[in-house]
Amino acid sequence: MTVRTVALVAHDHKKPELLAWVKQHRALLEPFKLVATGTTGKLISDETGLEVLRFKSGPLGGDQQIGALIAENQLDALFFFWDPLNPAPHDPDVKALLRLCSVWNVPVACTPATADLVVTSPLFSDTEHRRAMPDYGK
Ligand SMILES: O=C(CO)COP(=O)(O)O
Repeated sequence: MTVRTVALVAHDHKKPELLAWVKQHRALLEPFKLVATGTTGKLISDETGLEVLRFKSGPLGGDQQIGALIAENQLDALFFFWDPLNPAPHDPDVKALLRLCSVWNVPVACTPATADLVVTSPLFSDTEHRRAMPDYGK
């Protein structure tokens, strides 16, 4: 069986929302390899016991590390609860990560409401779904 990878990221004011969301949908997330930016990943693994591969903290390059996974076609979905009310010093990295999701047709959910829809979709556990990659003629 193909192990599929899901990334979890939240800005500081959104971390409680993401943690609550992960707890609510734990059973649906458990079959996946979970990756996260540093502080988000530590919070989730500490609070849920889920195994989470942690990259650097977002402002130190973690968003870009997740972007690199996307560019290598190794990410199947991104749950990124970014903060619309507080500026982030690494806003260019945030935009770059969201941009790569569009470039590579990676499902990305930025709010709990959208995340609910994505994680409960039959397509979420369909291993063929992500095969529909854009063809950029490479
Ligand atoms: O800043 C982030 C995403 O842009 C998240 O980083 P942390 O998980 O390290 O807080």
